[in-house]
Amino acid sequence: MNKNVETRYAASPREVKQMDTQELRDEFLIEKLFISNEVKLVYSHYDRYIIGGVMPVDKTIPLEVVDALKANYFLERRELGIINVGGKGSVEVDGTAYELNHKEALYVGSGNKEINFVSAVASEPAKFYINSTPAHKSFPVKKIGLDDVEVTELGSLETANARTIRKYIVNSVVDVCQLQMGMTTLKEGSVWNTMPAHVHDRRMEIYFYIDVPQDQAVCHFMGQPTETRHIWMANEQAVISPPWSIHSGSGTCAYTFVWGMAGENLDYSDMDMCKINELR
Ligand SMILES: O=C[C@H](O)[C@@H](O)CC(=O)C(=O)O
Ligand SMILES: [Zn+2]
Repeated sequence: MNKNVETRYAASPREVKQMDTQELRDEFLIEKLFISNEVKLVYSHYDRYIIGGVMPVDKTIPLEVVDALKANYFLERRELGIINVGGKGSVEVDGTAYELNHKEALYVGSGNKEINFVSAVASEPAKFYINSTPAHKSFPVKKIGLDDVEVTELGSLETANARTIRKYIVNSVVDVCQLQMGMTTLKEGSVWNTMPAHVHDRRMEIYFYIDVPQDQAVCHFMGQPTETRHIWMANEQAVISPPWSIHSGSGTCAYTFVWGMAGENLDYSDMDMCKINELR
């Protein structure tokens, strides 16, 4: 057994309907991703998605293969997306270093053997949020800075859902097999993300909430559109969204979150929208 590796199985709508607060949290919430000088990984059986955190403080931290993969190295059959949500750091991919500032991203295609993470300054460590999915083909490594992302504005202040979507790892920005990642930032005064809500039964999704002040929280909504549940979340916590589930949230103030998804197709806008007045 590897240290700091958790498995989460895939639950069906029928099971989830019966869950109480703690069961929902155990099944879907990822409470802690960043441990000093360690790698933390959660292996989800939804689309075999891996969610992780790497926080190097005063040493270089490698991404080593884990038993769950039965592979010779982590990216033998996988691709990887990295977004730095902490201080300045760099990721070394088979000897080439890529500097990642706060909110910069790196895509690493399959076939790359040695991945190392390092922080620039120990007092302000980098926090590398990572997502990884099975890959059938190797695509080049690419850094995605704030100037490279695709930006979309959604919502309005009147409906408290004005937000900026930044698409980092989508196939119009970088060649990928199935991984998509981006970041959504709520405007001051807006609190609702992904409202109107949607599902995409073809793809699962992970939300990772950041920039949530310590005394505030985000109430994340999940479940089938007519059978919703909620999970209260704090800063730097992630939540797994089954393919059949809505994934939406309302905060007690503005916040940011990283979204990541995988499964069928690479069409970001392929969503089945839910009517707000039909949610239950
Ligand atoms: O399938 C796409 C994802 O759920 C998110 O990109 C949606 C989102 O960030 C938002 O509407 O606020
Ligand atoms: Zn979605």
